[in-house]
Order: sequence, then C-alpha cells, then structure tokens
Amino acid sequence: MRWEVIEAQSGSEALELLHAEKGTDVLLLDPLLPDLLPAEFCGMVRQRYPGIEILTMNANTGHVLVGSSSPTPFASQLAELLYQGTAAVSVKPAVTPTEYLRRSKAGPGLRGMIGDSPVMQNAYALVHMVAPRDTTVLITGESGTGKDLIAQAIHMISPRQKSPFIVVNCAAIPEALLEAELFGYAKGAFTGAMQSRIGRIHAAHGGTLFLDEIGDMPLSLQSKILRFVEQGEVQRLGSNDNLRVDVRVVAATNAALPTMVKDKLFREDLYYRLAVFPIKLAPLRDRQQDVTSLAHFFATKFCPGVTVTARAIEALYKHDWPGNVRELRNVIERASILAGTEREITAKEILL
Ligand SMILES: Nc1ncnc2c1ncn2[C@@H]1O[C@H](COP(=O)(O)OP(=O)(O)OP(=O)(O)O)[C@@H](O)[C@H]1O
Repeated sequence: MRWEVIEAQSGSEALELLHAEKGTDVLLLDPLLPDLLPAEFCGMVRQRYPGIEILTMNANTGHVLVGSSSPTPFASQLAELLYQGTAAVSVKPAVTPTEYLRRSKAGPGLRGMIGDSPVMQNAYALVHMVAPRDTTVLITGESGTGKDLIAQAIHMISPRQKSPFIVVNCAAIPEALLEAELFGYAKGAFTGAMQSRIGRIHAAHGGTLFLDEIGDMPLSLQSKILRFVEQGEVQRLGSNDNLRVDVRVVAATNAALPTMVKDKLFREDLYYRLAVFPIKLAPLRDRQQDVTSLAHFFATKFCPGVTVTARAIEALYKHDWPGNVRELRNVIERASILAGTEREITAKEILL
C-alpha cells in the first residue's frame, strides 16, 4: 500500500497545504516548528480539520510522543513505517509545496488588495485562515508592501469587524507619550492630567489593535505590552488597578525582529508572543507579475478610463521597486497627471 506524503517546512506552510488538500488523514508533527508554537498549531488544525489525526513525533527517533490521545493502529503503523524507512512508503514529497500551491485553485483574494502572484495568494490564504480567530498576527515585509492593508483585512473579515480597529504607529508617537497613549492615565498621574483618560488599548475593546512599526516600541514599554498581550490586562499610568480588556492584537514591522532580539533591542518573549502567526509579505521585485495588475489598478484609480500602453508596462518591469507598491502607486499617480487629457499613459510618462 502506498500513501501520499506531503512535507511542509513550517507550521504556516502546513496550514496552507491542509487548506488546499482536503483529504488529509494523518499529520506527523515535529514539534520544533520554526514559526508557530506547537500547541497553537495543533489547536488550529483540530478546530479546522477535526477529522485529522495528529501524531507528534520525535524527529530523531521516530517515536510518537503525544498528540491524539490514542493513535489508531493505522496511524501508529504509518508513523513507524515512515521513520524506519522500510516498506513501500514514499517519504519524498509527492509535489513540492510551491508546485502544490500553484496547482491548487486560487483562493479568495482580499478586498482592496491587488496581485495574484503565488506569494500574494499564499498571504491571502493565511489571512483567511487566521482572521476568524483571536490569534495574534505579526506581519512583516519591507516598507510599502501592504502590511497596513493586510492588518485592515484581518480585522474586516474577523468576527470583530463591527468593533473598533485602532491603529497605533509606535514610531510616530514620542517615547515619553507612548505609554499614556496606549494605556491611558489616572487623574493626577502627571502634571496636566486633570482627569483620567482611557488609552488606545482600551479604545480597541472588543475589536483589534494594530501595533504598526512594533520594532520601534521602546524596550522600557515592552514588558507592559507583553503583559497586556498575554493576560489581557491593562494598568493605567498612575493607577494600581488592573483592567481587563478583550482586544485582538495585530502587529507589523519592516525591522528584522530576530536580529533585534539577538542585539537585546527587542524582548525575546514578546517577539515569540507576537509571532504566533507570522505573515511575510514579499517585496514587489520578487513578484514582478503583480506589476501589471497594480499599474492598471492605480491608473484607473487616479484617472478613470485611462489606458496604460505595453511600452509603459515594459518600462515598469525594468525597475527594481525599492519602495514597493507605494512607489509604484506614486509613479502611476504622477504619470496619470502627466498624461493630461491624452487618456493614455505611455513610457514617456513613466519617470523612475
Ligand atoms: N496589494 C496591494 N494592492 C493595492 N494597493 C496596495 C497593495 N499593497 C500596497 N498597496 C498600497 O500601497 C501603499 C503602501 O501600502 P501599506 O501602507 O499597506 O504598506 P506598509 O507595508 O504598511 O508600509 P510601511 O511599512 O511603510 O508602513 C498604500 O497606498 C496601499 O494602499
């Protein structure tokens, strides 16, 4: 008997494959996942795919550790065969994950987000998977790749959509004010605090708090943020009362947080708590095929009815897009002004 075995290199990749492949029976899990906590991963799999049996393995010995409370004989036998390398079991992936995703039908996109390259479809699928839950999401990617849009999409398709979506740009608020802004303050907490005020975390109660540029969160505030994310508790400045809040956290950064952790600029425990479900957005230069659809989208937005010539698109393809989609948007906005009444954007108007 042969089983089809598909390998995934990370929790999020496994979730994508499960999403695309409906008939999975057994999941062999090496708990040392590079991206998700094993408990969180198992919770997600159990909730979405209750029929799948999870076997947690020691990847070195092949012994079944925990997982389904009592593995079926079929699953145990399969696990043993796989790890002894005996019998007619193919442990080579039947298809590579990338190939697999390409073969699977494109899933639903996200409102306001253009681009159907495999990497973007991958990101949309992750958003659809995680949005219905309260899981903390960490969106990473270079500046201008659409992290903001992804955060909004997560909120808009979550059960919290009718509650507030509060954005805090951690880089834009001076360090001295950030704590009061986030946590609020009690009357008399500092000179000028004439009356108490709730913070933005509180304002997000029932909804989503988007912590943008989380890499700029001062170290001095990170432990307080960790307590809020872990326990849902908020302490206003100048008060000893712990107030409970129900807030889903989505964070984003273009900084390399793992490097910051190594350099002791970002708390390791906070990083792991935020990165429960990471979504990485690819730079535009790695998804060139999206350039055409984005160019048409922005052209229509800035000048309805305008056309973009093939030569203009060719010019766009030659560029590396260090500023990503934001840069492309600006180039097209300028081009649509330069096109004037011509209603056609040609290579001449593309200034890079
Ligand atoms: N896939 C997309 N489809 C349509 N518009 C997009 C897409 N990605 C980004 N944009 C647009 O590009 C601009 C920059 O996007 P956004 O602010 O979401 O990027 P970001 O990654 O959050 O950038 P930063 O790190 O600088 O905050 C916005 O105007 C946004 O609407």
